[in-house]
Amino acid sequence: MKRAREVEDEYSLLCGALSWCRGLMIGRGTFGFLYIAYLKKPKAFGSVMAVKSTDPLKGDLLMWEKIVLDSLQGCPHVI
Ligand SMILES: Nc1ncnc2c1ncn2[C@@H]1O[C@H](COP(=O)(O)OP(=O)(O)OP(=O)(O)O)[C@@H](O)[C@H]1O
Repeated sequence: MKRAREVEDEYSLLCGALSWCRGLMIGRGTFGFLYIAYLKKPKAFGSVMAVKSTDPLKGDLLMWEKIVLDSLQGCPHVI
């Protein structure tokens, strides 16, 4: 049996400066699905992260969540 990181596609942004492989789904919320992901570039950060994806037709919901979370940045009651 293949491990999750061997079967997933590679994604990249910023002309390849940032790239990662998406692994198994680890959660589901109102705005999308959470996947474990393995950072390939840059190497400076930790290599495991969580990536949230959504249906392209519902992308505005994910953008809205980002706007709300950005506005809460620095709030002592949010971790
Ligand atoms: N950084 C993370 N690491 C590991 N698991 C995560 C991470 N972020 C989210 N999850 C998992 O994915 C689930 C969905 O996360 P998400 O942030 O989309 O929704 P939520 O805030 O839990 O719920 P809702 O958006 O419906 O209020 C979480 O309940 C959790 O189990």
